[in-house]
Formats: sequence, C-alpha cells, structure tokens
Amino acid sequence: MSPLEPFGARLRRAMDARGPLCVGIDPHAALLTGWGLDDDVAGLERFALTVVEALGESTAVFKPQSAFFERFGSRGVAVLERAVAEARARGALVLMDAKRGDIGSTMAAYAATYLDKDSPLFSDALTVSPYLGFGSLRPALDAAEVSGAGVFVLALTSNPEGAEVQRAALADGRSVAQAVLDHVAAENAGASPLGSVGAVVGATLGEARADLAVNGPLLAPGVGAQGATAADLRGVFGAALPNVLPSVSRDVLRHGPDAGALRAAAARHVDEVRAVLG
Ligand SMILES: O=C(O)c1cc(=O)[nH]c(=O)n1[C@@H]1O[C@H](COP(=O)(O)O)[C@@H](O)[C@H]1O
Repeated sequence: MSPLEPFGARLRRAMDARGPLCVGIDPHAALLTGWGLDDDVAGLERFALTVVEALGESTAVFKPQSAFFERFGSRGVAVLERAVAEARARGALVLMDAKRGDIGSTMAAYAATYLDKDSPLFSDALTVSPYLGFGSLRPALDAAEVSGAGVFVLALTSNPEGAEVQRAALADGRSVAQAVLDHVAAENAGASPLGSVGAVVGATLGEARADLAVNGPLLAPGVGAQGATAADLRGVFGAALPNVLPSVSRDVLRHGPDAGALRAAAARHVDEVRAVLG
C-alpha cells in the first residue's frame, strides 16, 4: 500500500478544519453503566461506535485507550479494530493510546502492530514511552515514517507521579523530560508545516518548565476530569500553543449516549481552546 502524506501535515490540516481537539475513547466500566449499557463486549461495541458515529465527521482526532478494549480479550480487540476503521472511514485521525515501549527488537513488533499500513490495528499515530531510552523507539519512528504515521512520545505526563522520573536531572543539567523533548525536536528538524513526532505534555502541569519548541504536535491530556481547563493551556505551553492538541476523554464521554449532547460537549471544548489560541 502506498504511504500516506506525513502525519504532521495531515494533523495540521485536520486541526485547522475540525478544530484543535482530540477526543479520547476510554470505555470505563462506570461510563458504560452511566450510558445504560452492560459492562460487556456488546456494551463496549455500542459505546465505541456511538462515539465514532456521533463525532467522526467533526472531530480531528480520536484517541482510543487500548486497555479499555483489551480488558475484554480478543473480542474487545476486535471492537477496537472496528472502531479504528470506522473512525478513519469518517475522515478522523486515530491516535492509538497504547503507550508502548520496549527493547528495540520487541519495539519492532509493536511498530508492526500499529504502524504498518497492512496491519488490522494500523493507526495514524501511536503513543510510546521513551523510558527504556529514546533510542529504543527507533523501530517505531522508522515504521511511522515509512507509513506516513506519527508517534507521540511521553515527555511530561499529566499524573503527579511522573515528576519523580521526568524531572530528574541528567549529568548535563537537563531534566530527563527535556532530553526527551530535545530528541523529539531533532526528529522533526526541517519538517513543515509540522513534524510527525509529537510529545505528550500534561495540561495539568501549571507551567511546563521545559523548552517545548519541538516542531511537532504537543498532545495535552488532563483537560476536564483531571482538573485542567483550556485556560490553563497558555501557562503550560506559552509560545508553543499553536501546536497543542488538547485531549479530553471523560469530560466529553460523560455526556453520552445522546449524539447531540456528545457533539455539543466536544464543540464546547473546541470553542474554549480556540478562544485561548486567539
Ligand atoms: O498518553 C496519554 O494519552 C496520556 C498521557 C498523560 O500524561 N496523561 C493521560 O491522562 N493520558 C491519557 O489521556 C486520557 C485522559 O482521560 P480523561 O482524564 O478522562 O480526559 C487517558 O486515556 C490517559 O491514559
């Protein structure tokens, strides 16, 4: 299959056309129950497809959280495959949130799973963890480039426990997270309009205390259920704001199953982010 246009270009266009928002598809048991669904594979399928059908033509990016599908075993993964295909068929980009990271030779198998265009779980982008060393991600970075896909590298995560590792100082004085961000920037050098290697930086951080000029997208989870608001984005991202893709899961999903209510919730988030971008 022929490669896609580079992910960074596709993402920039999607954010311009549909608004800077990633909607997470996180089928928590409590959300299934709240929607009047059973916490089983049929409920999972109804939930995921309802989100995709309601928002697939208006949302730039969906981020299915793989664990919520994997918990139902192979039938859950089959639902995930279907949700990915339905989302992509509606013109949305799919960022698979699987946070993969392993030694390079195993990373190649993860790359074959998510970033090879012939794989049933092929996604436009994948979240990866660099904490086995940034170089261990090379097979994913290479596979993404071949396919026209993207990779989002965890840098400064939204959870308070992340700082213990990510703020640790290296011998050269940089934080571990800054070293990750510098690697991301090197991958994106010269790319236009936007590199295809993103970084994950939580919207909950207050301030980033890091150089975020990575010439790639900055996924910002933490808006909504984790307490951050669109108004917090300026303080965290500053001059990097135009490259920020805020990600919201529960604070959109809790408005379902009504399609209109889901659309209104997502549109509210887009409006709030656009107001911050000015
Ligand atoms: O990579 C992620 O998506 C991610 C990184 C991070 O630092 N924090 C974070 O919350 N996430 C994910 O973003 C989603 C947040 O969900 P809500 O808090 O419901 O919006 C979950 O799927 C998390 O796994």
